[in-house]
Amino acid sequence: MYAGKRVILASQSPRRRQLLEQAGIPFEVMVSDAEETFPPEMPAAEVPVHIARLKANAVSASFGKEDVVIAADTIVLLDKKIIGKPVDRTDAINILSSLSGRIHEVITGVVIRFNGSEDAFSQTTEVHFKPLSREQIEYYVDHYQPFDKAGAYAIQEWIGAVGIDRINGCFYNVMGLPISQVAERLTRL
Ligand SMILES: Cc1cn([C@H]2C[C@H](O)[C@@H](COP(=O)(O)OP(=O)(O)OP(=O)(O)O)O2)c(=O)[nH]c1=O
Repeated sequence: MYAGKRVILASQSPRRRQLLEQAGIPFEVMVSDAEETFPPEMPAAEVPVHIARLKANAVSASFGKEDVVIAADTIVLLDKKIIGKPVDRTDAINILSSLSGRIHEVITGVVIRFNGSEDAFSQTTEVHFKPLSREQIEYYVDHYQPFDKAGAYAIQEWIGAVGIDRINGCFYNVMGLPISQVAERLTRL
């Protein structure tokens, strides 16, 4: 269905690879070394697309206009504050303690480049965390090492099964790629 165009995923995220595979989209990977920075005055909702664009920029020079480049970035937003990846165990425990019993947003920004033009969009999913005990939080951090995950958790792991009441929005968006939107936009190219 997607045959004919060369698709490049500018991401080292195993989750993003898994989701493109699940959607049956053939692709190659080129990891981008973009520095994930943004202007301090930028509204949080615009940050994921901004960073996804930096990731796309970092690989675009290696490919032709007729190739499709996909880049994405995921952030967790609590009380309008961006929560990134934890720097260490203590940080991960503190982040999960702050998410416990609360609702937060996960925003994934996506940039798709093809034929000299760009399709950029973001999706938001609301995630409802149950109150977690200190023991549960430490168990999760020590067994799952969520240091490469925005917000120090992965919804597709143990914590998602026992600690998340419900979500409002796309599950895969929380995992790092709103895959049905991506697939739809690819078919439109
Ligand atoms: C919130 C959440 C994040 N994540 C992951 C998705 C992303 O891989 C990561 C967010 O970090 P990103 O900076 O978006 O992506 P990355 O560094 O893993 O990969 P790259 O920059 O090369 O594209 O957190 C989950 O797997 N499950 C979740 O529930």
